[in-house]
Amino acid sequence: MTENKQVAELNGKLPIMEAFYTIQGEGHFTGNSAYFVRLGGCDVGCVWCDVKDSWDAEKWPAQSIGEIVAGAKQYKSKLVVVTGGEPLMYNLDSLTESLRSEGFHANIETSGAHPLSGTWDWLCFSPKKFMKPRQEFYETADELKVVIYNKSDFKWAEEHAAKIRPECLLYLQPEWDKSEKMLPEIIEYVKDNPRWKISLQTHKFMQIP
Ligand SMILES: C[S@@+](CC[C@H](N)C(=O)[O-])C[C@H]1O[C@@H](n2cnc3c(N)ncnc32)[C@H](O)[C@@H]1O
Ligand SMILES: Nc1nc2[nH]cc(C(=O)O)c2c(=O)[nH]1
Ligand code: SF4
Ligand SMILES: [Mg+2]
Repeated sequence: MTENKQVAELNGKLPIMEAFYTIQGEGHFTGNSAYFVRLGGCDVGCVWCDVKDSWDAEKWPAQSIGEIVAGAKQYKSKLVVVTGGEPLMYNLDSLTESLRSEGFHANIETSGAHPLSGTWDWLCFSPKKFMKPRQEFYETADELKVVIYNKSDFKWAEEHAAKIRPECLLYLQPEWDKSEKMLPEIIEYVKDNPRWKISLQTHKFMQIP
């Protein structure tokens, strides 16, 4: 079996859990309006995942690239964020080619556990303990965003930062349910280690998708 779920199997379509126009809540693009495309399917299995409903790809209807791009064209923002589930379970070459040819800026949120495909204007790499990330993400990531769930995650974050290309921005993001406990530690850590910045899930505070 190939590592990427073959697009042929889906007839060139991709399973779409949801697509919505909102404000990017996390990382470097925080505060920008963006159209989010959430692909169904993930086999990484993070215990604290905030979108477990996405994991089973079969639950979600398949859409053609044309339908996905038409969805994005309804809104004024030229920024599209592709997320999931784990979007790189699929080959995304055709999706980014179509989005970029229509003038969209294509950003992705990925765990890096599956092969890189697509041409991205911005790649957010959020590695997970639950499935080893692949080497190519250390060489291409624009931002490394490590979720902090407990104290041991700081050391783990540094292990990934040590391997990442020097231009990559470094973010620590509190796991939402552990935020009360971990945010004070993250604040002290960033004060001591100014290479890192804090990323909060600001959409959750704003109560928007
Ligand atoms: C739901 S994931 C989907 C994209 C991809 N599977 C990944 O993990 O990067 C989107 C972002 O949310 C983060 N995330 C997921 N659950 C979270 C939680 N409970 N608290 C904070 N961040 C979380 C992930 O680390 C990732 O950066
Ligand atoms: N507003 C908003 N910003 C986000 N940034 C990353 C998200 C994701 O689930 O990938 C996300 C999301 O679900 N909503
Ligand atoms: S890799 Fe992303 S979508 Fe998959 S379980 Fe982890 S946080 Fe959730
Ligand atoms: Mg989210």
